[in-house]
Amino acid sequence: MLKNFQRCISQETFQFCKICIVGANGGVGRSLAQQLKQNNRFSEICLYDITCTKGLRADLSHINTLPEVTAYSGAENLVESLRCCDIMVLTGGQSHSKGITSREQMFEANAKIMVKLIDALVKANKEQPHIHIVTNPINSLVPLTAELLKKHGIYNARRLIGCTKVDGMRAATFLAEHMEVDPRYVEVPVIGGHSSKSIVPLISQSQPKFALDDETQMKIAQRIIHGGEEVVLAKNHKGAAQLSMGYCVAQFCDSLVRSMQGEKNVKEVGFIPSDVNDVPYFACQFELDKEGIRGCKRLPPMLPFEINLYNQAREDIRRNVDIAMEFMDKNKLK
Ligand SMILES: NC(=O)C1=CN([C@@H]2O[C@H](COP(=O)(O)OP(=O)(O)OC[C@H]3O[C@@H](n4cnc5c(N)ncnc54)[C@H](O)[C@@H]3O)[C@@H](O)[C@H]2O)C=CC1
Ligand SMILES: O=C([O-])CC(=O)C(=O)O
Repeated sequence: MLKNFQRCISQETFQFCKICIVGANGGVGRSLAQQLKQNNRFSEICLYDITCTKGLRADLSHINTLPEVTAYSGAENLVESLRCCDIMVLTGGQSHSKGITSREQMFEANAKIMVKLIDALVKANKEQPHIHIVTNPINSLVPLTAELLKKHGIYNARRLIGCTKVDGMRAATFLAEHMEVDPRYVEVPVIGGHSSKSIVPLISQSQPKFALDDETQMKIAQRIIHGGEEVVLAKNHKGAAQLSMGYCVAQFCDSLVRSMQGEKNVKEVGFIPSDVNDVPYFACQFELDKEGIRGCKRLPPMLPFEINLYNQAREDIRRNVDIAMEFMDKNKLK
């Protein structure tokens, strides 16, 4: 850490915030790390991967911004990498590759990684840091993480969020493209989860509102729901969204650090433990404060075809939560 930090940045109030990227060498992890290095609100960006992260650290550390970049690798160094971290982002593990054609197929491999990760996190920290899960399948890995943290007695539901921001980002992009307007000024709520049966885009509730018939809205909604597959197909099944993903996770982490450092009225979206309806986890909009999630926005009104998607999503999420509970039972983790 710089000895003369305060003197160097006397115009700014510097606060410590360590963020650890688990899976930093992957496509999402690298893109995320590069963007976080440009965010001077972070004091340390810790790169962890099962493979060597020294090269990535050396490369990023030449960028003349404030965050210090540290590097760890190998199972034996996981605990040390997570020590005193304020935010842990999981981007590592199984991704789209030969033979893996759906997010759900990634569950077994990534659930095993999650068990080891939470064990290490608990050894390294007395309290649960903010946990942001990007690794798929979100709908099962978030409930699994909650159960593992409960077992260790350090569960804080306000600090556990699965990443669904990309669905809202795609929704704004695709709707703006259709309307031929600037995507930066379009917002579309996307609720539910992050699987093809649980992504629920609510184009009828976009800001600004556009006069579109139901058929057109349904067509754009389908493109949003299958946005991930659009990238996988274009990459010939050799990978999924990585650069756009790094961008939107970096934006999410910026919201998190701003709220942790005292900024008010920070709004975000994600798959969270929620009581907005009868399923225990749901993606919705919420406010963040210093401690984490502060409360969810009530679900917006929906058109009949959106209600059908919403009902399908609740059913799918219930099944995905059950998969996590069955994993806990099967592996005697309770
Ligand atoms: N929630 C969302 O909206 C999105 C989620 N994803 C998910 O993010 C994950 C990562 O995707 P990519 O970066 O494209 O994958 P990738 O295959 O490029 O990278 C995965 C990285 O994880 C590392 N890794 C493997 N086992 C590990 C372990 N035990 N501990 C630490 N690191 C480990 C690998 O060495 C590799 O560097 C996938 O599960 C993917 O489905 C991707 C895009 C969108
Ligand atoms: O399917 C994947 O691995 C990536 C993903 O979730 C997305 O792009 O929405």
